[in-house]
Amino acid sequence: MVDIRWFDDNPSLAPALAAAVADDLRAVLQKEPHAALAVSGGRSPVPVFEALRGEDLDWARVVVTLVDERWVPETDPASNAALVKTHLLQGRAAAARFVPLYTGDGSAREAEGALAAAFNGLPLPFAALILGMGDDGHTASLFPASPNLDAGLAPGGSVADTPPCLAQVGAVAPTERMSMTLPWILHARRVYLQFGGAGKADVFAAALAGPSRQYPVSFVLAQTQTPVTVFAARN
Ligand SMILES: O=C(O)[C@H](O)[C@@H](O)[C@H](O)[C@H](O)COP(=O)(O)O
Repeated sequence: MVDIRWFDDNPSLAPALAAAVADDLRAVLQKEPHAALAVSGGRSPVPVFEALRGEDLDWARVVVTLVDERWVPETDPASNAALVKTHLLQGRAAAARFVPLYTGDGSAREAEGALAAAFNGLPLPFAALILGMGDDGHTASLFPASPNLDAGLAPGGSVADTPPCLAQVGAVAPTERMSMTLPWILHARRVYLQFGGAGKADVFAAALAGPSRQYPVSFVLAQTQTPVTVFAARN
């Protein structure tokens, strides 16, 4: 069941999404020693990160990681790790532990094993996981054009028999990507999908119609294992 919350624009959406994620983190921290948060890159999350970092919670007990990464070092402007460190891990949130996806290995594929070990050390399931959506219906780095999209979608896979992250090569220029796989994206107490603009609203409507490799995000929307809340901005 997908819960959809509409907003006029991203600036009005961001504080509401940040508050919801903060509540999820607090709820886990009331019962567990640590809580894990996984976030996406791109432009949309920036105001959410800037609202979330000001939330009053025990950030020292929070572990933050990425849903996907461009295979570049943090010095590269395309780096999602740099985006998170710049806009989220500041102020109160600077106390959180960050687990990057980029390992410095020559290729994302070489790093899959190391990331499997890193993810198995996270306080799972994720308290919250934030996804974005591209104009082509991709989410994380699960692109319609990904040569190994099927492996990323792991049909019938569970976290027990699916790597947490798989390299997505040749999916989108210019860089190789590393992406969480669908079973691990769903290994969360709640998944949030954030997008904005009329064009993406049409893509979202098409993806909501049912699971299709044409719109990888549709597999998140179609499943019934994990609650999904959509934060959508009309403009
Ligand atoms: O690394 C990335 O780029 C993201 O993880 C990607 O999946 C993003 O969420 C969408 O492309 C939407 O990006 P925008 O928010 O910039 O539209």
